[in-house]
Amino acid sequence: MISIPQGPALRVLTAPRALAGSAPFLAELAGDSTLVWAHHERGMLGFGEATRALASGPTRFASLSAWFSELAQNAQVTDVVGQPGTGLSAFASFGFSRASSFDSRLVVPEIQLGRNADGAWITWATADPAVQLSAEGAEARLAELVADSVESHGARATAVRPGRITEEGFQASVHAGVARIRAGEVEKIVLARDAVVQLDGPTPVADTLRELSVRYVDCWTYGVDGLIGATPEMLIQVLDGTARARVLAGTLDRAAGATAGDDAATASLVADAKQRREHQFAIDSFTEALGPLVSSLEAPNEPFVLQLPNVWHLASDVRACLAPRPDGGTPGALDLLEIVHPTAAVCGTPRTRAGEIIRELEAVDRGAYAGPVGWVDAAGNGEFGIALRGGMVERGPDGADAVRLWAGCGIVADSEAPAELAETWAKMRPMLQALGAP
Ligand SMILES: C=C(O[C@H]1C=CC=C(C(=O)O)[C@@H]1O)C(=O)O
Repeated sequence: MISIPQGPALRVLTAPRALAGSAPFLAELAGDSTLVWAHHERGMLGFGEATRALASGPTRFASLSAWFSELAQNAQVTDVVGQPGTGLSAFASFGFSRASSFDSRLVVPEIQLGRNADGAWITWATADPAVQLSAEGAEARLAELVADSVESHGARATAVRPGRITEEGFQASVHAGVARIRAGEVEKIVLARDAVVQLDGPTPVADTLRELSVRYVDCWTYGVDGLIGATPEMLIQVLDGTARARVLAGTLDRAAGATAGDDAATASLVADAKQRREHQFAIDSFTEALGPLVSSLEAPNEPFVLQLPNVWHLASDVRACLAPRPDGGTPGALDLLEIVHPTAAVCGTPRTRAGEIIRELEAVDRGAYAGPVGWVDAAGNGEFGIALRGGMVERGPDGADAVRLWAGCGIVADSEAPAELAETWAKMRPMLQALGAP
């Protein structure tokens, strides 16, 4: 299913922009509905909305990709910066499952601020034929949108409630998953659960994202229509024909490792055969999916340990040169999403059967959790993280929001339910802390 807006073609202007002193990138964030993608003081912020499209079901990737191509073909673009992310670009979030009722989406903001190693820019996109596009006009429009935005502060978390999958339900599904693995149906399966943080007011979206970006500097901070978080896992980044990914699987809670000391704990993670198996499944699923589309692919033989404030992960950075297609172009980020998603870091091995078992055992719609989240431009560049370590804002009728958090774990034949449950709490910790949960 797809919902496509009709209307005049977009006009788009991108102009260079002076960096505002040494202020952090997310200091420019304003309002609860801001669109965000940020990593190491670089990324994109979106304000207002020029257009969007929604899609769900098995064709969600293809439908939104076709919509964006048509939008780009009809758009009149003046781009004097010419970098990945400039000109026409959109923020995006996709449902994890083809069976999800979540509306996958591409959102083109009216104003976008971008920053990379070479500088900063502002992009203005509009369907209003009366608007005169200029760099000064873009700054003025940004100031209006910021002035009109509502930014919530100070709501307190009053409780953490069980989600649709309780702790007991999760442990039961881990037992069932292990039994299915031992029976030979699958080799690995990723099972997840949710928990709900109740707030006493509107979610302080911007404050939460700022805090995540300060504490979790090595993660990609994201925000798209109430889906907020900071993910350590890069599903696929496409910049000028080169694809990169940070594949994660294998986790140790830093709180649990505290007694052993950091060096001993990380050495035990690297040496742990169960964790290494979980990691290898994730690497294999990624490289096998991407293999037919690349001319070269580099994946390290040994993972490194990614140290986050809450957990250590086994991590591997993979890099590939995309092979030219018959038309001479290389596949763009949106084309690749459907091929690489879902990896064995969030689904399992083999993928199709693992997906079926997840649907059966979890029996709850994951929505956008573990789906791709990020941005894409009209040249096919884009960055998509996996929507992990985050939550979805649920508006309360009385103005008191709830934020539904999700976390999951890779299950293999020797997984144990209590340890996996503890791991889900460790993975929810960044959001629990950022929301001030008890
Ligand atoms: C599924 C999640 O994490 C994945 C990414 C890194 C490590 C994982 C693990 O060790 O189980 C998971 O595969 C999650 O955070 O909800």
